[in-house]
Order: sequence, then C-alpha cells, then structure tokens
Amino acid sequence: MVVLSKPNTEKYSYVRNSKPAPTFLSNIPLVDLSKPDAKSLIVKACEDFGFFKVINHGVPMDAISRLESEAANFFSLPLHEKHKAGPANPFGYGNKHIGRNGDIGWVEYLLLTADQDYNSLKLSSVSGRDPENFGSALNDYMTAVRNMACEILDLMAEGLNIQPKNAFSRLVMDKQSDSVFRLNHYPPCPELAMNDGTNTENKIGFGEHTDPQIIALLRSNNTSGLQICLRDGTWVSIPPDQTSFFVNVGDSLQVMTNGRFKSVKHRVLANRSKSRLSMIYFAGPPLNQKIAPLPSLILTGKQSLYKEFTWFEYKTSAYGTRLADNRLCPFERIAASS
Ligand SMILES: C=C1C[C@]23C[C@@]1(O)CC[C@H]2[C@@]12CC[C@H](O)[C@@](C)(C(=O)O1)[C@H]2[C@@H]3C(=O)O
Ligand SMILES: O=C(O)CCC(=O)C(=O)O
Ligand SMILES: [Fe+2]
Repeated sequence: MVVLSKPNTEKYSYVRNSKPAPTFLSNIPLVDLSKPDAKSLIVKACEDFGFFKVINHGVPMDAISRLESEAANFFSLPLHEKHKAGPANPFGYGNKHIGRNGDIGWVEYLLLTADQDYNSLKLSSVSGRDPENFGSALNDYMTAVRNMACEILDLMAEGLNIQPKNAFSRLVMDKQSDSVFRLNHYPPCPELAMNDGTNTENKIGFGEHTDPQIIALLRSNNTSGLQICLRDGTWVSIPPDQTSFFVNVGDSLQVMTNGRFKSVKHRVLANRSKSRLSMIYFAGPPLNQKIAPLPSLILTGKQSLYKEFTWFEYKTSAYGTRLADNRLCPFERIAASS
C-alpha cells in the first residue's frame, strides 16, 4: 500500500520591510485618563489613528500580574494538556489556526467569553495550577478592564457631544454584552534567529485585520511585535509598554460614528528571541443590538454610510471572512448618484 504523506497546509505569511529596521511610531497619541483633556485627545486620536495609548488607566497592577502569571503558566504546559481546553470553535485553546477560514499565525491563544462559568468549564480539565486561581484572576482583570472601557467610551461620547453620555458604554455594561477576551502567546521564532543584520523578512504572528467590536483594549508584556497601519498605508511598530494599555477603534464604532472614527488595521510580527504575551478585551454589544450611525453624527447634508444591522448579523457574516478582509463591505450603503 502506498501511503501518501499529508500535504503541508500550514503556510505562514511573511512581510518584507522596505527598511532593515522597523519604523517605531514615536508620536503615538497618549491619553492620561486622570487629566481633563482626555476626552478631546481621545476624539482626535480616534479620528487620526483609530488607536491610542492609555496611562493612569485604573487597572490594578496586581490584577495584571496575577493574570499574566496564570497565562504564562498555562502556555508553558505540554501541548496535549493545552489541547484539552480546545479546539477554539470559536472559544477555547487554539494553536496557529485563527478563525475557520485558513488564517495561520505564529501564535497560540485562549479565546474566552465574558461568561466566567463557560470559561471555567473549558479550563477545568487542564491539569496545571489551580483552575480556580486562573478563573479568579480572569474575573478580576476583566471587571477592571471593562470599567476602563466604559470610562473611555463615556469620554468619547462627551467629546463627540453625544446624548446620553452612556450611549456607547451601556452596550458594554449590558448583561447580554457579547464581549470577548483573548490571551495570545507568541513563542520566539527560531528561524528568524539566522539574522546577519541584513535579514529584513518578518514572520506573521497575527495577520493584519481590524477588530469587529466597539473598542479593544490591549495590554502586553515588554516584547515588541504590534504594528498599526497609518492612514497613508505605512506600517509602524508600536513600542511595547507593559504598564499601559493600547486602545483600538473597532468596526462597530466606525459604523456608529458614520466613519468619523476608523477602525485601525493592525497585525503582530513574530520575535526571534523573546516571547510575547498579550491580553485583549474586545468590548462588544449584545447580539440583538442594532448597529447604525448615531443620528447626531450624520452631518447635515451627509448620508448614512452604512445600512442598519444587528451585531448578530455582522458576526455571522464576519465569521465567514478571513482576517484581512474588509468585514464592513456588505453593510456599506452605495452612495446615491446626484
Ligand atoms: C479569521 C477570523 C478570526 C476572527 C473571526 C474571523 O473570521 C474574522 C475576525 C477575527 C477576529 C479578529 C479580532 C479578534 O481577535 C477576534 C476574536 C474577533 O472577534 O474577530 C477574531 C476572530 C477569532 O479569532 O475567532
Ligand atoms: O496579540 C496582540 O498583541 C494583538 C492581537 C490582535 O490584534 C487580536 O487578537 O485581535
Ligand atoms: Fe486585533
């Protein structure tokens, strides 16, 4: 009998830098949540970049360190243990495969819901440290980060003169809010170690995409890798800062602001010597929530750029797409010709 070997379907993507060294963005919009100018800086950053860095965020360092150490412990377990928390369909442990449509990255992850009971169940059969410690670290972290997300969304609404002030944050505070949480681990990538100083090839850790939700709040350890795409199409690296949070505008906020805020395209490149651990809270609305431009943000004489849809409709369509796809396309309104 002839045994044919399985075709290797794991095709990683690479990007080639135009310059040998990555361009680090030095002027990332910085928002100090304790300062009175926070709301205007947030609005400007969302208009110009769809991205900003937050300090004085109010998330206790202890909650961050506890979760980081639980996550590091989980990712250090043998592969067969981690797979007990999988497959990621969409929730659970995933390795290299992102989503269902063929995206591959140099990453392993735990995709979790805001429902702690479901998460506990997913993690319960994994032997390692006490799953209760993991559960309580997740709970404390998510509660603190959700509060920060709501504070930012209230400042955004104030900065945009939207009434009521909680127009955005109430979607995330809603008990039915479909928020998601993700722990990403990018191991060092040995093949990139053969670097004689002229190697400008980078392996993709997490391919380029925009986040679907309202906003995403990202915190990582001190390993670089995150890049954002500027409005002119240039990719720039974001210097890591383990004491701060980074905020991404998501597709839903782009729609609710009728395109005034743009969701930011971003990606993660693998690192040749250090592992990167990131934690991202994706603040989303309830499934039955209607998403449409807020009337006060449709400027006089302008049209709504999007058809109204529910978050469920968007998600159903999004889960059929690849990372790099424009997921808002099916919901764009064709401009009426004059
Ligand atoms: C390829 C995919 C993975 C993703 C679902 C999708 O079909 C398209 C959107 C992807 C994304 C990007 C941001 C978040 O990491 C994520 C959890 C999300 O809400 O949308 C992922 C999805 C995923 O990994 O399941
Ligand atoms: O891991 C990171 O730093 C970012 C990953 C990301 O963009 C995502 O999970 O949506
Ligand atoms: Fe993302």
